[in-house]
Amino acid sequence: MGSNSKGRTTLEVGADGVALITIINPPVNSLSIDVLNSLKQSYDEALRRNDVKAIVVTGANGKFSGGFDITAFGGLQTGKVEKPKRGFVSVEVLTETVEASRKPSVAAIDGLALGGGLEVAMACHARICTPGAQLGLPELQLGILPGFGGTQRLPRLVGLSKSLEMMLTSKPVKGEEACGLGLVDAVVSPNELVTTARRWALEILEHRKPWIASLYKTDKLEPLGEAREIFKFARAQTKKQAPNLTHPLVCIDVVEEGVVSGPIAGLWKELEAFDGLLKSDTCKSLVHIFFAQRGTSKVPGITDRGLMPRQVKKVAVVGGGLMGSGIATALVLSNYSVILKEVNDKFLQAGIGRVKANLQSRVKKGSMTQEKFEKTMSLLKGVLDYESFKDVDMVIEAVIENVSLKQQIFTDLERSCPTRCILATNTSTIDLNLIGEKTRSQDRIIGAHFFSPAHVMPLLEIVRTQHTSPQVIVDLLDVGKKIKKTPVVVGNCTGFAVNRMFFPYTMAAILLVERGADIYQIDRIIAKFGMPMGPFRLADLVGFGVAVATGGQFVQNFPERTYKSMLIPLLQEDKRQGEATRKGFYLYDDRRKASPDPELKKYVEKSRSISGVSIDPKLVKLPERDIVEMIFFPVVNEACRVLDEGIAVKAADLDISSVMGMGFPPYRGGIIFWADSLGSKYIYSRLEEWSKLYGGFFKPCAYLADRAAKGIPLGAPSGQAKSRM
Ligand SMILES: C[C@H](O)CC(=O)SCCNC(=O)CCNC(=O)[C@H](O)C(C)(C)COP(=O)(O)OP(=O)(O)OC[C@H]1O[C@@H](n2cnc3c(N)ncnc32)[C@H](O)[C@@H]1OP(=O)(O)O
Repeated sequence: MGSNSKGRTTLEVGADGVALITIINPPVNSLSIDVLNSLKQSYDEALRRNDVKAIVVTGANGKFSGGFDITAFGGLQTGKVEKPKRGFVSVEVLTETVEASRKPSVAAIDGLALGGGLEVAMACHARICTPGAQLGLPELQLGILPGFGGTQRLPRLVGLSKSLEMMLTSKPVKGEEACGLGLVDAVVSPNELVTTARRWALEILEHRKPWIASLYKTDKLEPLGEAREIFKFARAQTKKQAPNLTHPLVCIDVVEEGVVSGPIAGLWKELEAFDGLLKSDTCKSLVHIFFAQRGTSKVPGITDRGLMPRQVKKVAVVGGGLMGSGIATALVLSNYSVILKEVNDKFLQAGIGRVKANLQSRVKKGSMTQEKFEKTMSLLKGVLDYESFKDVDMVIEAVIENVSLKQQIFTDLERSCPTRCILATNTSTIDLNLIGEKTRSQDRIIGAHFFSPAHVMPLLEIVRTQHTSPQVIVDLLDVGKKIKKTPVVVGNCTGFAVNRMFFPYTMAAILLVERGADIYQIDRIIAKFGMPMGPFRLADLVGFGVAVATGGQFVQNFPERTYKSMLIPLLQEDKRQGEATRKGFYLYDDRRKASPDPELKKYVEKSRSISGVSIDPKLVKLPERDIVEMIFFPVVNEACRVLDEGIAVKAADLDISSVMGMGFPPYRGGIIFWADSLGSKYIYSRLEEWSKLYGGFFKPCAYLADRAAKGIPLGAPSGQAKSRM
């Protein structure tokens, strides 16, 4: 194996006659082409050698394998990486060499056995794992399907229903559950793992343990009639839950082929489907999201300085409203000791009550035990003053968006907290320099912008100013990871990255409505595109109060590109504030189910006349694609400004922000990735055309114009980004 090879396997033969084959490819022992070739070589050697009676396969450093090497996907798609001949791994190595061998193989699984990793293990004649092992086939989350025989072997080991559930949800199972399902044969502690597996392999040879080829097992497969019902149900569920995706349906077809025509036919159909899906836009988008998500915590000039995060044990949250209590919930759930501060006992009890309710809902759903609930609640302490702030490591301020109030709080915090304490604010729009203006602690002031509900939404925008110290950023990145958020580091400006990118979203929709488009049709089309809901339903959910307050910041800061409309203020005048008041763009019943309101016409007509615009017959009958573009291209345009100003470090961070902050469909790769799939020239020309017809709101920015003129993708790194960091 050359020095440039990506990973390998080793072979060690013990005095017991068992060959131990170990997969080595840090950090997750992924199955690169080199590893797979080496696995075949190790097997060939073990089968050839007379001193080898049986084989154990394992992974180095407590991880079996994280699956096929995802970094190779790009090369395989473009043809830059030479593809092994079809069937090499699935048929030649796993079926004809490992499974058909006259020497038994046992997989010893610790840590991860995901995707191709589990597929290697399933080709062995038995599997032993540790209690903490995670076994699963998560390929669908990458837009592909299992391609090393997983669609055929998993159903034969655990039954159709469970195998479809595991593949369609991409969720792994842990050791004990895997054993209960029949996916593994025994669960042992990590230090007994390899010895147990060795013994097991010899016992198979001696016929004291069953010698099982998973591919030919039939006892777990449901009878054909029942199987057909299971497939029908799975297809119906999939179409309902993921109407824009075809690869889950392809996966069901492949599993069915194996049940109907036999496992070998199933294996070949799986290979053909895998090759097709690998080249799909969905796969390219989802793989981009996979790496983009892992890339957000790599911040040039910050995380490459060798700084270690300082230990944060005790965190104070100032403000127990919806955001503050959500943040406190996220923290206690990750074992941080939390002080919640409010201004009076009534607000404090309400805040604590919200944390309690957030946790209790987990108990009700069965995802938290009563004992764990009590232990978690005991980490929270309510206070009314700053007395106990003297030993906190971090404070997160989460009060209402009022500059002078925040300034006062930061002055108090500077006085009450230790000098090492990180001072974070959860503001979603206010300039951080303004918030810290009255302190001398600018270097430890940072934005920790959570999205509501804070204990559920996965994104954490970390906002830094020119003064924020790299150490404080590294500390918050670490806390973000520990509370299971995806942190994205952005620069300081009105609305930061997510709110700023999406501020034209509702405005574009209102512009269309004032010119004759239908509110409910827009929402339907945007939801069909893949957003969790359309702009009007979202405005109802957020509440018009918040929408107007944040909108005001944008009007003030970016007046030339704000579409001003009286539609929301007119609704507010009639006490329609959105879902909370049961009336907004929709009407809400007792169970908060939204239905269209014919009355809306009246408000639209009034706001149209105030804006002085008239119905444009073209916009009344706008095709779906045009509606999507007229709503999202202004978002792309703003995202380009955010990039140009250096608010975001890289385009992929905006892709993640759009997916995790706004629910942009991940299978479209995020806002910039999607835009690049359409082309900067096209987007520029459309915006230019609309800006002539409908005004400056659509005017393409200089970055977009430049990229379109040069034919450069919007996401390509730029040497000239004016960093705000
Ligand atoms: C033919 C086959 O059927 C096809 C396949 O097998 S497709 C692959 C199926 N496997 C997967 O989808 C698993 C993907 N990986 C994961 O879910 C998670 O990375 C994990 C659960 C393995 C580990 O999670 P965690 O400990 O949080 O670490 P995480 O930061 O995600 O990953 C650590 C590093 O390993 C890399 N990595 C993880 N899985 C990888 C894989 N399968 N291939 C290549 N690199 C991988 C990550 O990119 C990351 O790299 P970085 O440090 O340079 O950013």
